[in-house]
Amino acid sequence: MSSVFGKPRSGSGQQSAPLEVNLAILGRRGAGKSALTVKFLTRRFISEYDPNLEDTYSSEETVDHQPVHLRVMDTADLDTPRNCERYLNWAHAFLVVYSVDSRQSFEGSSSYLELLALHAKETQRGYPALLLGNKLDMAQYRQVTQAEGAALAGRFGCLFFEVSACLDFEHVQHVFHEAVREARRELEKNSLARPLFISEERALHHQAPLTARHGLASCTFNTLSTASLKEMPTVAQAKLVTVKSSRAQSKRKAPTLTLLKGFKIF
Ligand SMILES: Nc1nc2c(ncn2[C@@H]2O[C@H](COP(=O)(O)OP(=O)(O)OP(=O)(O)O)[C@@H](O)[C@H]2O)c(=O)[nH]1
Repeated sequence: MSSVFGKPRSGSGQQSAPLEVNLAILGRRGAGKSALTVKFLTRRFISEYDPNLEDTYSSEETVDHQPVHLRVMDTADLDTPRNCERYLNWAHAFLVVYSVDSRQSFEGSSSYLELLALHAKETQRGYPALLLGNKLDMAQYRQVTQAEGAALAGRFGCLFFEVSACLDFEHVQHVFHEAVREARRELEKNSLARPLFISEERALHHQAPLTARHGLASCTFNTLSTASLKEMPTVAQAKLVTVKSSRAQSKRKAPTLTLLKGFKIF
């Protein structure tokens, strides 16, 4: 059986289109969302970013020998989740980031996980989330133990990692690739289940979007969330920066990262 995720058809000798995965990075300000995103895309740690910019980047990845066109939205909520539909209706998977040296950011990550759980309940779909305790290099200033991170992840049934945007690239890459795997599993599940939902999808189009409000955040979400309704968010003040990736990566056929706005690479 040919897979929805683009295994070449036998005899064709050609690879089919890459799997498209949208990944949103969520978390309180200062948790290290931008630093992790940039580390993943460029292998570099860049210490200062404009906290008010929200960017979407794209990168051609290979995960488990499969080409993946990955889009990463580095979100910039203020102190609580806001206007969440821009990522809730777009992303296939979420990285929820806190900083191990900040209890406040840990509490923030819990709000995001609750938000995702609520959205999943409302839309009756799975939204894979990975919980990341960032700034592991600052472990001597820990305010959140590893056990607390693992317990929170366990409560929401998500994977948990402790990472550092300024330590090794491979660990950060592993986490992003795990998110792709989770998204792929969910997409595959939805695709296999699809025929069962045809009539429900039609019904959904006639319904007004449900609006949910809850104590965590002034968020509205739209329950029209089938894959076909996922759209690229508007990229405000987008400025296209094309960055050649490292020499190691340049052996690949498509060595160019396309970065939309946000930080300068030297
Ligand atoms: N030591 C250390 N510092 C980090 C790490 N990741 C990020 N930082 C620093 O933490 C600060 C905040 O990082 P950002 O990546 O801007 O955090 P953010 O979550 O994107 O924050 P906003 O842009 O405000 O939403 C910056 O000064 C980073 O240099 C890390 O792994 N270790």
